[in-house]
Amino acid sequence: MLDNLKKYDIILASNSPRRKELMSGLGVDYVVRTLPDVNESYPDTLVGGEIPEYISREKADAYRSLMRPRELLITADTIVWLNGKVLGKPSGREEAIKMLRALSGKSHQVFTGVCLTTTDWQKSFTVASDVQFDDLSDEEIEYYVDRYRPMDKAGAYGVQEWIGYIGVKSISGSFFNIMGLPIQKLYVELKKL
Ligand SMILES: Cc1cn([C@H]2C[C@H](O)[C@@H](COP(=O)(O)OP(=O)(O)OP(=O)(O)O)O2)c(=O)[nH]c1=O
Repeated sequence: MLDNLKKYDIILASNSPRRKELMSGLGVDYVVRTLPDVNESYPDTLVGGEIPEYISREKADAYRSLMRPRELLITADTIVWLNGKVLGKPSGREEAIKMLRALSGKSHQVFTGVCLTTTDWQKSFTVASDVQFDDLSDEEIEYYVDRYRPMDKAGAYGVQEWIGYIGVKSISGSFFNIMGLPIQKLYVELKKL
């Protein structure tokens, strides 16, 4: 599959273990490179899915000077969007607890922006998933935060972890998008190249 990609050396520039896992499941040859530090700020005119799409392009631009001809770069960014506000990665235990209390009993959206870059062109897209959380008790929230330390995850949760098992009532859209990479949409976009 995806024989059209043989003309490219595919690079996933990401420090996220979930993105590596999902990319590996696609069955194409690729290498992982460390992403240089990226300033993840964005213009305050952006909303929802525009935000991670913008940041995915910023991540690509941070890596671009290292690129060679033939290389196809993949970068991505995930945010949780609750009541018109971004929940990024929590700064510590207290913020993680606060975020999960805010998500408890409500539905929110997860947006992942993906950017495909070569030395000649750049293309980006966003995928949205809706997630409905059941009511979470303080005991459940603290158990999860202390045991799983979700400080590396947008919105302070991993849908693929215990909190997703016990707390997520329903999802509309791609599960893998919530985990950090909309792999089905990425496959469709790669097929077009
Ligand atoms: C909402 C949610 C997020 N996440 C993860 C996916 C992303 O790795 C992380 C959001 O942070 P990002 O800034 O999107 O990515 P990152 O810093 O982990 O990796 P990169 O080097 O590519 O910039 O949250 C889950 O694993 N499960 C979930 O349910």
